Amino acid sequence: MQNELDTPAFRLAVAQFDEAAKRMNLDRNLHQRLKLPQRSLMVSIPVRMDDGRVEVFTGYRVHHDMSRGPCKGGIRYHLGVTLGEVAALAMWMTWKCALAGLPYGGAKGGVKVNPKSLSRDELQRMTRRYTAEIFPLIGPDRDVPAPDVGTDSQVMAWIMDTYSQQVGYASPGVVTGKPLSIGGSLGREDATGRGVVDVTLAAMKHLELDPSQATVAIQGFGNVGSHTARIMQEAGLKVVAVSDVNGGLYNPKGLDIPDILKRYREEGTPLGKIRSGDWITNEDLLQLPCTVLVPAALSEQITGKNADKLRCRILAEGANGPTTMEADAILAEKGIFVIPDILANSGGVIVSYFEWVQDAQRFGWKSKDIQERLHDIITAAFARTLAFATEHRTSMRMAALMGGIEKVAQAHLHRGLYP
Ligand SMILES: NC(=O)C1=CN([C@@H]2O[C@H](COP(=O)(O)OP(=O)(O)OC[C@H]3O[C@@H](n4cnc5c(N)ncnc54)[C@H](OP(=O)(O)O)[C@@H]3O)[C@@H](O)[C@H]2O)C=CC1
Ligand SMILES: O=C(O)CCC(=O)C(=O)O
Repeated sequence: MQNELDTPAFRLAVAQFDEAAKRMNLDRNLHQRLKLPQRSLMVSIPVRMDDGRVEVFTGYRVHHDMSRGPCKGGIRYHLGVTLGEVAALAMWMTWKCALAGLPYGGAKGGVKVNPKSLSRDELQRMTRRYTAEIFPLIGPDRDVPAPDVGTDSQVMAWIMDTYSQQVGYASPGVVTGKPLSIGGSLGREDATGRGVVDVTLAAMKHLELDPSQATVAIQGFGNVGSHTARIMQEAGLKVVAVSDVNGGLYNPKGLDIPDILKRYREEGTPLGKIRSGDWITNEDLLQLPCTVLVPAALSEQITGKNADKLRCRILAEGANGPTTMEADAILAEKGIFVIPDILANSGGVIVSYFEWVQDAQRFGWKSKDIQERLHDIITAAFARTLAFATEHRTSMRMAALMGGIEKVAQAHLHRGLYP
């Protein structure tokens, strides 16, 4: 399995883990165990296409560790999906859930496909077959998927329906990020973006920066990027740049986010045709002068090659794994305050947890309660991480990783698994 795992994302996740394990003197056997997934499933997904052909896609579901509870983590539909990438994302989920104090282990899944190249019917057939193939791994008490890159609430609804057909009753708790009509939660759709804004404001308070004077550049305008942009603007920050895979819009005076969202999302106008700013590349976007930079797309965007060119004060990682370790060292020298992914983007899984609890209770919570509880959990995790980083003179990334790993180590210890 190790050869198949050997990808840039997995190497990054393991390098971060190794560094944290060394600093905390983690038990050697536990270190060896947590370097690899607990279990990985690779599946073939034959799909009847609209033109009658059968195409076979490859999918994965990986459980990294379930010592603290059922596994939790999104499903990604993207052409770049590999076993190694999914395993890295699953490992990050373990630390993320533990850092936030959620009773979950880490998982992730994915299918190597460009979902935009499929019709809606093909996407549904592929999702149902993928669900049938990973059926032995998932379940409300076993492993609970959620949306990630290229998937959304509709995909979660098809997964819930396919799983429910198999077990013979409606099982809303098998996935989160579902539509409200089948047990979804208020506030899950924009939870990751809301969490990014909550921790950014906490960081600005710590750094004594005034939000009303702050500018924000955001790479990626999907679920995480678009909601982050909207909520940043609602919080009084000026969003100067947003982008999708093709490039971005930049206006130093500030973009009109509600108008861009309306035209991009509702009317389907490409970002490049919305003339409210200059057209820039994604690489240019990362290098803009701004108070807050939010990578909210894919991993390894900030590397040893471009880290020196960043001109932000705060890097709030909406994406998973956007920064390499080489880049981390450069950012530290430049004095850029990094809010690491497993903390900055944990709002999504925190509200997924609320959804799962509501499904179990068969009782829906109010939007206000969800936002307040999210705020309380994520800002408390931020405060703990900052206090640890300050006391132990580590980076915020190492402090967050060590905070998560310590809780996982405790669970293994108490269950009698290690040392
Ligand atoms: N959804 C969630 O709740 C959570 C997501 N995350 C992480 O946040 C990140 C984004 O996820 P999410 O918003 O859900 O995904 P989406 O699929 O909704 O959006 C992804 C966005 O990134 C853009 N993009 C894709 N490739 C590139 C590229 N090479 N350069 C720049 N932009 C690119 C896409 O553009 P286009 O549409 O044009 O392809 C799109 O705007 C991922 O790293 C994910 O793991 C983390 C926590 C929770
Ligand atoms: O909401 C969830 O369960 C997981 C979201 C996710 O995939 C992530 O945080 O990376």
